[in-house]
Amino acid sequence: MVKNHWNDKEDNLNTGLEELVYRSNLLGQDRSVANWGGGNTSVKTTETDFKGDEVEVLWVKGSGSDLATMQAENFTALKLAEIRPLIEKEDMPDEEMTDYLSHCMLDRKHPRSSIETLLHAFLPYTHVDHTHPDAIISIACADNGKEVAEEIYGNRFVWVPYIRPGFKLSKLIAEGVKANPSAELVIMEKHGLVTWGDTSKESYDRTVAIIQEAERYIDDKAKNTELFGGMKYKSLPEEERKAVLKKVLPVIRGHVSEEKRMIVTNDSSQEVLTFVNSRGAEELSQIGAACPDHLVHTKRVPLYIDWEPESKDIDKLIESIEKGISSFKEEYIAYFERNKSEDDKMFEAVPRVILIPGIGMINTGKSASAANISESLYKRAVAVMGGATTLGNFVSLNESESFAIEYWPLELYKLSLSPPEAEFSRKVAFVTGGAGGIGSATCKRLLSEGAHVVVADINIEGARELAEEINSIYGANRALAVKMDVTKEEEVIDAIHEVVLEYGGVDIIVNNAGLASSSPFDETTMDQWNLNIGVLVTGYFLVAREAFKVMKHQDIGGNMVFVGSKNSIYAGKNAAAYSTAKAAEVHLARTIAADGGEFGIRVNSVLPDAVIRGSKIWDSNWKEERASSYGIGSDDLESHYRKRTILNVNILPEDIAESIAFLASSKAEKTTGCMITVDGGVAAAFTR
Ligand SMILES: NC(=O)C1=CN([C@@H]2O[C@H](COP(=O)(O)OP(=O)(O)OC[C@H]3O[C@@H](n4cnc5c(N)ncnc54)[C@H](O)[C@@H]3O)[C@@H](O)[C@H]2O)C=CC1
Ligand SMILES: CC(=O)C(C)=O
Repeated sequence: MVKNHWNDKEDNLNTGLEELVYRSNLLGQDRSVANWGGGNTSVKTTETDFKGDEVEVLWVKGSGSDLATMQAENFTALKLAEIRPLIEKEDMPDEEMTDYLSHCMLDRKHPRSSIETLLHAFLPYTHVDHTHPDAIISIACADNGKEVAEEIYGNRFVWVPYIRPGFKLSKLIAEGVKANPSAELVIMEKHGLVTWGDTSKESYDRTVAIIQEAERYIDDKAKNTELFGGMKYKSLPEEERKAVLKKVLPVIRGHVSEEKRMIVTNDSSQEVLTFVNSRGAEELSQIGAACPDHLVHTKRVPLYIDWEPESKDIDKLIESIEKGISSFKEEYIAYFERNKSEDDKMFEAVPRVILIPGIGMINTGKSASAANISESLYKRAVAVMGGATTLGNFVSLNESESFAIEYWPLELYKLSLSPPEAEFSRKVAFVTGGAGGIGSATCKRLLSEGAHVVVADINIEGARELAEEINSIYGANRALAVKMDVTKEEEVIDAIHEVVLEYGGVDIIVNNAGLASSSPFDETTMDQWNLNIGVLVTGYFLVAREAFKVMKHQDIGGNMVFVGSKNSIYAGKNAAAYSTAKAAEVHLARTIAADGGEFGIRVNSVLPDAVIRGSKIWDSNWKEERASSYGIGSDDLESHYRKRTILNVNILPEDIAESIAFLASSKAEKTTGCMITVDGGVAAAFTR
């Protein structure tokens, strides 16, 4: 049941914009009230314009923001005196409307106002809320919705038939409300709710109370109905579900990434499982979107895979997924061709939502957060279908109504506000030793060009710290911390699986975890030898092998960069174990390059030298041992290394990260099996 979260302590909020922000955030924080990015709110106030005159304005949500998180700067103030006369018009095309509204702005620095601005402007109330509550949309999307609304609200509601948002809908709402003096709410068929109040609190209280009335009615009816026609399948136990996902997610990722790579996430919440396992899911899921605001993120229909989970037949599941994605593509292209206008450009013809009985829901998107939005919106659709089928039959926008929303220039404008895609957008980079000096610089470098990064390290605290820092800057789910000792086969297998479960697969491996030991050759112990070979050779082999398997299953190529060392080709004194391991490492990279070519997997190495700043290797005995082998003090090492380079420079972790980024990028797409030195120029270590 939706709760009223209004806190009376907030009553001392300034009236106007401040209380609008507070109310909007309260409405948005409950996703069963307001969809991600959907809904809009407003307040009418008096402000001073640039001439110093007092003018009546409408503060309304700016396009592209989300009620849950929006702040004052996400609202737009428009001069009402210039907008109100528009109601006399018969119609107003979208472009003319947005152009007109842009001239009514109190301040040109404000964002473009919501598509639904006129709905707020034409209603004669100080505070107006337009939301998409599950319970109300259940009524709005039931074939008997109007009768149900009459039973619940009597004469307190206005029912507006489905019409795409814009001038006409706003006018219809205003006229409907004017014609019914008892109206407290408007139900927009197949769309949402409009409520209002004289104060911000009154508007919020009404919105919540009206939703609760609908919820109580639906709950009462639900006592006598079997949700979604009852259960057909049982969910697989958690471990089995994960085992299936590990196998199928890379295949799905490959198939949905043929045009543009997708991040693939999965969800097995109880509400989703109840739906996918039901008798009704297959048919219901193909009826259409539960709200126009979902369409851009979920597409009109999901891909439903008919699979019998108890059979545990994964090969059959993979076959059905492959066939399913391929027919989804064909149908999507046909839908686009049937409905397109001259300037429309087709989006990726791949499902954003895939439903699998026993397993749950799989979502795709250009980023983990985009996939999460489609997940969050489809959960709303599940709730709406549950409510609508409890009341009657679920109905949705028809094909042309759906297309008109999906390819509506005003919806596309919202999408255009997202940052442009960069070199590593849509890609997942797995950086071993990610918590260390070179590793963390590499994570940050790849992130700066759009990658999702996995900070994989034996030092999980360090990895978590970095992942948290990244997510606080770039937004949730851009980084994942994974604990893994590269020398332990099971841990490597589990770490790669964890990445598959998080993002659907992997595109870039940076094999970088490391340590170094130094000792005269005849004093080199078995422990030292095994440690260097274990981490730098066996560890790199295991990570590369497990990633290679995933890359092969994805079948969209891949990229590996090994962090070698000057010692990979230069036989430094007192470093037999380390240098031998580093030499083996780069040769391993070349052998994988030879094997990977046919699958589009490129493998290259970067050979640094003396990266003292930021490196934990140089906090260890290695520093003293190296200094003593050169007969100098450890504080003199940085200048010693600088002077021995041809370019007279010190090497920083960021320098190595830059070369790694280059080799992993499309700029190096025709390079494999190669080594790049990043050592300031050391003649003895020239590659040849
Ligand atoms: N710093 C330097 O001067 C040079 C470094 N390199 C190579 O660069 C790589 C990174 O080194 P730095 O960033 O300087 O060192 P670092 O010590 O700062 O980072 C290495 C990271 O690897 C992790 N690690 C160690 N053993 C592991 C294991 N068994 N499993 C998983 N993670 C493990 C550590 O926890 C650490 O976070 C290493 O492979 C090193 O050999 C190569 C040439 C020069
Ligand atoms: C740690 C290392 O590889 C060197 C050469 O500095």
